[in-house]
Amino acid sequence: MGNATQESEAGRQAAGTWRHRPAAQQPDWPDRAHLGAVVRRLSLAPPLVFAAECETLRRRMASVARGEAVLLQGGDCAETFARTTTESIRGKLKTLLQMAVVLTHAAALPIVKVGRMAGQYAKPRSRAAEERGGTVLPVYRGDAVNGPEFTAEARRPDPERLRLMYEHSAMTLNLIRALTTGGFADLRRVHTWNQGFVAGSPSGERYERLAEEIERSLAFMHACGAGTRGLDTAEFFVSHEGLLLEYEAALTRVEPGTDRAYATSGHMLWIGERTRDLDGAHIEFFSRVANPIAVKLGPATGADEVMGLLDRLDPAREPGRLTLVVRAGAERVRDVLPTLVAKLQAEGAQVGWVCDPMHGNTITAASGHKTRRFDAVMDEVRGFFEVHRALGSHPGGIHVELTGDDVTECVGGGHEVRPEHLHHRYETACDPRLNHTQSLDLAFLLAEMYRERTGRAGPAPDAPSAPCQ
Ligand SMILES: O=C[C@H](O)[C@H](O)COP(=O)(O)O
Ligand SMILES: C=C(OP(=O)(O)O)C(=O)O
Repeated sequence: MGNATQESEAGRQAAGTWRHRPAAQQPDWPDRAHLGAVVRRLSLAPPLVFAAECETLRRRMASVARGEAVLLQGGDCAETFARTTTESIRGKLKTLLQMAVVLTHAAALPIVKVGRMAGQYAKPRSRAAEERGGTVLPVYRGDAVNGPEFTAEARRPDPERLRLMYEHSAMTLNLIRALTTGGFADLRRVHTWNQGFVAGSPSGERYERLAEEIERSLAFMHACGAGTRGLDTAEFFVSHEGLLLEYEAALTRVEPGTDRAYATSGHMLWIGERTRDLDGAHIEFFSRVANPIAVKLGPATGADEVMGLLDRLDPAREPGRLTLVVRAGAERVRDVLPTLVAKLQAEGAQVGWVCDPMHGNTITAASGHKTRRFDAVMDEVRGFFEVHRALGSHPGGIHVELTGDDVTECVGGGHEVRPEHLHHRYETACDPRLNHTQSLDLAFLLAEMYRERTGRAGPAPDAPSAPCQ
């Protein structure tokens, strides 16, 4: 792929027009010359992902928008450089693969698997500064910007961290590519992990039937001689919030054949609730790149605002280009979502509707930990399904913050985490994540919702034939 700064109109626009708009949530880099030098180096670095892969994901997201597939997007709230370890990456991948198998069987639809991984190193924050004991320092904005330690040195935004973000993304992506093609993702192995989870889960009885059906389906395929081709690899994409525009612009490349610009830092990028101002720099930048794009929508989002986002980001109305991730909160989703869905239906716009049941349900526990109740998470998902059922639209999937580790950050779940457990393993760099078993609880409960929706006891005979991996 060519560099965005080459003599190409698409490249010039992607590299520059956003600079004339206000950019929210950007670090206050103290050394602009240093930033310039890092950005120049990054603009010469190889892309992390390729245009053809982004186009494949765009087609998959078009299937989601048409109701023919389901998105499963998940990973850390904030990845950290220290946790670029085999164990941590493998744990998240394993969790997502396990969830995907359960959902594939229940929804009888292909599951589009997208990690919040290999680039989720920058965070928008509620406040620019943090005060402790009378000392005020810049807030931690993710490892791509500064360090979490409460010292002036750590909190100083350091452009070298953008280079580290690129390197850690590359390391993570490399391992993901190896694991998803090298045998780790084998469907039978993933199913065996799920059987282990069901056997040990306090809610195991409830999940047993689905696990047995998957077992029988695998045995049936084996008996028919359907073979194992395609079942030992998985298609997996990566995504992150496209927050730091200097970094995203530096990694933008133009595809010579099509003259389209792609943000090559990840396959899909999303624009956060705090940076989706229609006149702001983020919308301007992402209107100039061809990746599939998602936008987060909070409880105050109006239908005209969503139409504005559609006009700016998807003027050609191409299914797969735009995914709307609603994070209204369990208490608001049933009020907020119907108006938005009805408006887009009336306009004939096809987008993917996805539920983020995490960000609208954050509370502070008595111990001071930021947490989320598993029941509230499930209630928001249920509300999301109810609205789509009532309007005849497709509940296109789920976007969750999770980890493969046994952390104690969200309360509830089958292996119940109680408020008094929060301090045991509270390891997140920002917001609380579902742990491994809570994530699988969510997958099995979500599977029930997909199954109820189709009113079937098993896969429909006319379900689209697509690789389940
Ligand atoms: O993940 C979302 C936001 O970055 C996060 O909720 C911000 O947290 P804060 O309100 O502590 O700044
Ligand atoms: C910041 C995030 O979400 P939102 O923009 O929805 O608050 C996030 O997903 O990390």
